[in-house]
Amino acid sequence: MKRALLTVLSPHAARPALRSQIQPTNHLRIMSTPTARRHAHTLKDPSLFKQQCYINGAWVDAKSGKTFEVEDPATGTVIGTMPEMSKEDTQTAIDAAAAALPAFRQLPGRQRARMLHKWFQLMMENQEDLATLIMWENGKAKGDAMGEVVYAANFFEWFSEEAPRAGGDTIPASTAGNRVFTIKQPVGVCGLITPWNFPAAMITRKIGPALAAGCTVVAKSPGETPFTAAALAELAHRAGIPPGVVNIVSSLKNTAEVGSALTSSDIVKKVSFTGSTGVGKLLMKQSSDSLKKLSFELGGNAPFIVFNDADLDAAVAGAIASKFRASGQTCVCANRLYVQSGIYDDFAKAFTEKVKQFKVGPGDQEGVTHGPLIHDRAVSKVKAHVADAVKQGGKVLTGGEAMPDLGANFFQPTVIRDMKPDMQLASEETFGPVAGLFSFESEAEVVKHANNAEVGLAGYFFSKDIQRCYRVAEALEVGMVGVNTGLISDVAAPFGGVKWSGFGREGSKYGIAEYQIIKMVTLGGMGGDLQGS
Ligand SMILES: NC(=O)c1ccc[n+]([C@@H]2O[C@H](COP(=O)([O-])OP(=O)(O)OC[C@H]3O[C@@H](n4cnc5c(N)ncnc54)[C@H](O)[C@@H]3O)[C@@H](O)[C@H]2O)c1
Ligand SMILES: O=CCCC(=O)O
Repeated sequence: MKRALLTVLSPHAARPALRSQIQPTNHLRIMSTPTARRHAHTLKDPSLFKQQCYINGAWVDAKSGKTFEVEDPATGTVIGTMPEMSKEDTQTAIDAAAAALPAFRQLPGRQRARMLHKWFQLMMENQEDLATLIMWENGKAKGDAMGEVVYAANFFEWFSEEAPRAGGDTIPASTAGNRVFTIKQPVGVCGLITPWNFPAAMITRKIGPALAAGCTVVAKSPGETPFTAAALAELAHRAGIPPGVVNIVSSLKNTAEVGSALTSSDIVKKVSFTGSTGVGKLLMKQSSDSLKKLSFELGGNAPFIVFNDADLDAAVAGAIASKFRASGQTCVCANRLYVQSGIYDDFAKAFTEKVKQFKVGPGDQEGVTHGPLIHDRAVSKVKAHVADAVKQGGKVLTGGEAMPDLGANFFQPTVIRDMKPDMQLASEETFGPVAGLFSFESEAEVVKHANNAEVGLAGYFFSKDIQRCYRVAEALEVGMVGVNTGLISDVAAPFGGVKWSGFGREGSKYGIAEYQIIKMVTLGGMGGDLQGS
């Protein structure tokens, strides 16, 4: 439906033409533009399309009245605008979260669980609309977007089940007469910062455990994909989450200012960030003065290893799933594909054949398997990695080019063989649809190459040798290993990295601990002989 409204103009013509119609100075004005209105009307529930921030249970604009435009990466057309929030606006949100904290933390876990469960149900009931918003602002194919909504909602369901079970321990004391126990308490107000590549799931993976633990939050939505976050806030409202417990602020140009308001605040006790390693390091420095509790889910550069003894079909399917999920724009995507020499040619052929079957296009078109990249900077990085590989002797088996006929942000799914360790792709996360195939001879050699990275998020390998499976899984310097599978993301499994991929774990039974403190209580003068009276 959305595509139909844009057929009046070609993707290239659409951008300047629509932009000249839309000179937004405030929220009301953009709501009256044809683009914003038509986008809203293609949702089953248009009231999920919010162009304001959610603070203290109310929909608000930036105090300055400033907004920024959000574009559909498939067409470059403006979807709508969001408030350009400032330090002052962020402080309002922090104050609201602080005011809501005392009552919210006192609620029984069971009651918080019910709210989270209601929020989960509302997400599932509105799955199609949320997927449409994700598709518009992120570009991913409709099927992927529908899958992301389920993945995202599952974090609320999971942590609704953890909330009532957040008990402490009873510990045998070393001193006679003492009794020791622990209680788990919410860390307090949390600042959450998330990227555009999973507009729903990266936020719910943080808000779910935070609320389960009894914390209140200020989440800064990604500048590229703020509408999904705003729709989630609307559903939080409908789920009966009390005002001030969940606050969402948006920014584009003011992002550093908003980030600094969260990291420098003495009220905010915890910052959880998902994004690039460079920004993670900056936020860690900024948080040092107030000694915050931190969780950082940062960049990856996943090795994907295929041994001679692997099941070839399974390895090809795993590589397709891992490398090309969301057009290569996930932090756990395979980045370096190491294939042992005995199986290299067969793997390269079978893998390339599968890649050639992809259908690239706007996410809502029938049969499209892969959408655009998020913006032109992402396309430039992909182009640079391909050019560098080709210059140094890499051979392109398929793809290798941008697809301007589809739009400025499309790039062909690409396979390059004869990759060398000193090529750019070997040491940098491509974050795009380019698979570079490296050849190797021995297990020891490939583990050395795999571990030769500053980051350590995910790693994958395929082998039928059970002893090798243990050896290599234990030797890889990463936080998550996929053995004979290319898909490891699961709400029940701990997600996180080592080295420059950060620290902390999300999802699973460990995720809630990131939002709790363990308080120990020692009771003296306990026990002793039974009293006669
Ligand atoms: N480990 C994980 O779980 C995980 C998940 C998704 C993405 N990532 C990583 O994220 C990167 C891609 O996302 P990106 O390019 O949007 O990352 P990014 O670091 O540029 O942005 C991530 C978030 O941080 C915000 N941000 C940027 N500069 C900031 C500042 N100075 N202060 C406060 N906030 C700031 C952005 O607005 C966005 O919301 C990749 O490196 C990818 O591997 C990691
Ligand atoms: O991009 C990073 C997150 C990916 C995932 O949760 O599977």
